[in-house]
Amino acid sequence: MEFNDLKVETPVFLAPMAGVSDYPYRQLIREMGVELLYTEMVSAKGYEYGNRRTSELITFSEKPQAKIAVQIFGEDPKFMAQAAAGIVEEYGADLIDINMGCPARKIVKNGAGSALMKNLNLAAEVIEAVVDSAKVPVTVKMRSGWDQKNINAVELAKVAAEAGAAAVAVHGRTRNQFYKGEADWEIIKAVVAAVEIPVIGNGDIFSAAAAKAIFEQTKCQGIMIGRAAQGYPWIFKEVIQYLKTGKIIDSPAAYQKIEMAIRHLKLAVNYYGERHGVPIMRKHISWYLKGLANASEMKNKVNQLTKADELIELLQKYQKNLRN
Ligand SMILES: Cc1cc2nc3c(=O)[nH]c(=O)nc-3n(C[C@H](O)[C@H](O)[C@H](O)COP(=O)(O)O)c2cc1C
Repeated sequence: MEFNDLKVETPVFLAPMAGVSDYPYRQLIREMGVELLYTEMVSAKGYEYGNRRTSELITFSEKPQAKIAVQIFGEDPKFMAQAAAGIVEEYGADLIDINMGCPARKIVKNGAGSALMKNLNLAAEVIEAVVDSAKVPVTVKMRSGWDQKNINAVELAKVAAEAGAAAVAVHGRTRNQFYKGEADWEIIKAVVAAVEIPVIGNGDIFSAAAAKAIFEQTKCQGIMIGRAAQGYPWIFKEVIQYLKTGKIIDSPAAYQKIEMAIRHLKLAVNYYGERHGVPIMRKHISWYLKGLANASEMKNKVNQLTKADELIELLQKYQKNLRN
């Protein structure tokens, strides 16, 4: 798949997920063969005002093995353009993605995220301004529309293409659906048919078979996977292998999931320090434990610990019992 002159061989990408797709996690995902990783969303204003948290979100060193798309959100074309240029220059982002899909109230009340789907004139201004300033390909990530009465991903995708976007990603749910119901892949198909630029299909890809199905059903050029990768980085290896060879590879054993959880924990503590890293890791560890023996008992124990060493010891003990 091509984003202007940026070529990516395997068009299977990590979706941006606030609070999830941070630097430690992206390192694990990259090892699964993913060539393009999206950061979680970063506030354009936060970047401009030098917010420390913002730089924590953007930092990466996955290159040169992987390409990094930094996703920015905001509604002010000037701030968005400045942030895009600054992030490319300061961090070397390979691609800038504009968030036009976030449903959260605190984002849409300011006119950012999926609220931009209700204001295509402003959306066009934002995209043009970012394309003009970024010096790298710019993509736009959107939902199917604001609500069931206003399904306009096709219109926004046309606006994006006209404004110079290199590709669009479409999550087949409306803003009002949040994450409820099923993703509508037909809207992705309609966008593919309507624009010349590549389209990344997204929503409910939970298996290798689903990955193949969304390519076939929509004719999209790339896909983006989010929730299926929570506590399960292997989804990418499974999907990529299946698309390339038609073979289903073995799923990881329970002890391998715990091994991954421990590695992830160490990376997070190394990056954030123990005080921040341990709370951040609680949700990840509970995802790794999903479906394993005594998972709820383990989750309770994990949530009570604050020291990385104690957590590692708990996980190692649990892992040993799994093997017996
Ligand atoms: C915890 C969480 C955080 C998310 N954060 C973002 C975000 O920062 N930016 C964005 O564009 N989408 C965000 N999304 C949406 C995902 O990128 C994706 O579009 C959605 O989850 C559907 O894909 P999936 O079914 O593969 O999870 C988030 C989703 C989840 C579950």
